[in-house]
Amino acid sequence: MKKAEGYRPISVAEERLDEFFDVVQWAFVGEWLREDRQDYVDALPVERARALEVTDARRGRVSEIAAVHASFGTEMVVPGGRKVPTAGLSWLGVHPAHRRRGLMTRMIHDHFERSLARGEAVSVLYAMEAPIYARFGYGMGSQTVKAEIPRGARMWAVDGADDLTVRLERASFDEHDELVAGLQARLDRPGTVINAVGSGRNARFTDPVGNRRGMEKWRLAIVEDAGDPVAYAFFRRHARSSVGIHDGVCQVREHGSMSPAASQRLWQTLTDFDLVETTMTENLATDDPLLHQLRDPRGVRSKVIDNLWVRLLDVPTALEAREYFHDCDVVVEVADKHVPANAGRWRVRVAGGDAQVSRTDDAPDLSMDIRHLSQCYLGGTSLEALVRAGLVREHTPGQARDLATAMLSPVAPLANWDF
Ligand SMILES: CC(=O)SCCNC(=O)CCNC(=O)[C@H](O)C(C)(C)COP(=O)(O)OP(=O)(O)OC[C@H]1O[C@@H](n2cnc3c(N)ncnc32)[C@H](O)[C@@H]1OP(=O)(O)O
Repeated sequence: MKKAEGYRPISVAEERLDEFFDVVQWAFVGEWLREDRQDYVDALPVERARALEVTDARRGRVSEIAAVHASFGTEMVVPGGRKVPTAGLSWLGVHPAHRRRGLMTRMIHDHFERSLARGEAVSVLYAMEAPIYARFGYGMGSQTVKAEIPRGARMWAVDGADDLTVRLERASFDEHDELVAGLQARLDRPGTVINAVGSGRNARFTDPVGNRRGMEKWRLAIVEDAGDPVAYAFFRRHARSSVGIHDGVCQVREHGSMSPAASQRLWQTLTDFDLVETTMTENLATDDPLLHQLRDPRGVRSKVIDNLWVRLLDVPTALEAREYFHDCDVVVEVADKHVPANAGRWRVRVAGGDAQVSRTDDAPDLSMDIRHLSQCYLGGTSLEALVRAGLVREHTPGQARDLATAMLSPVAPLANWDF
């Protein structure tokens, strides 16, 4: 029997969601509280939930679900502020009794085929473990700073920050979904994965009791300029103390700001709660305004890790969807063993910010695997750096720099919510 034989892919009907969730709990190591079920249902893009079901008794009980995944149908901001139809892969898990039989590989192929059929030119994901996805052509498209900011960290003053007001409220899907989605849709940072109103129904409001571990229910900070929302952040606190000293923490999840002043007002608020000594960030871009505004950058304990993994599914459509910042004419040879339609030579002609991408038989200037092109797509990694790392081959001197200069983004890419 071949590795992945004895299973078949299926769409998961609502009545089988508990089986889907059972595999998720086995794969992600956890036991959910019964009261949290609806929260998970609301966070799942149910109409795009997929699974592998056992069809051969030598694999397990026939018709049991052995592996699952789902994806968010969305748009992602690309360099220049345009948007590209994107599939956000998530909920990927294989029951431990069925692992290392190629089920993940089979599900990723299923995901690629279905995303392409829907016209989604790019797939993105957050990785639980970083070494897994390069083999499928995903490249590390953006990085994030995980920072611990001490209470009251001083910042360089930004005009107008003091004039803004802040509302602090318990996050509520009914009350805040449109407000948050409206602000997020205005972000122009490449890598922003739009979580539209109602998408995955309420993924950004997910708040299972079993995950709180002493933390508050998620709260929302909303910065306003004369009543108009200009920044938001999901946050929650945890009161702690030892030997009579209060050293509580504040955790910040999705956040976004429309202006430098709004960003400053937001972070002043998030880093100055009574009884809270440390604010921990997620989803902070490597050039987030906060990092430039802090007077003592070394006073922030931080670590840079991978944020979004990016995979071009349709090379010409994806490349033509974004803006470029330097004219060039480069022939790129791409290797892609999972999506053969991408493999081969592409002429990338950039003029006035737009690319035209077409098939060619001309000799290549650069050769690379799809994961390296994908890694550079959002403009956070230089192709020339990958040549220097020995991962991309340059056949025509100077062409890596030309394409790198065209593709690099003036601001670092980032996805501001973890799907
Ligand atoms: C996008 C997201 O949802 S991220 C969340 C991913 N899910 C998890 O981390 C949950 C826990 N883990 C699991 O459910 C599973 O072990 C998975 C999904 C990571 C892997 O599923 P499997 O069906 O065992 O993977 P599969 O058999 O297709 O492996 C394909 C290749 O990836 C490799 N691989 C699988 N898991 C890992 C890993 N954790 N680290 C490194 N390599 C891995 C395999 O060794 C195999 O390599 P090969 O092609 O050289 O033989």
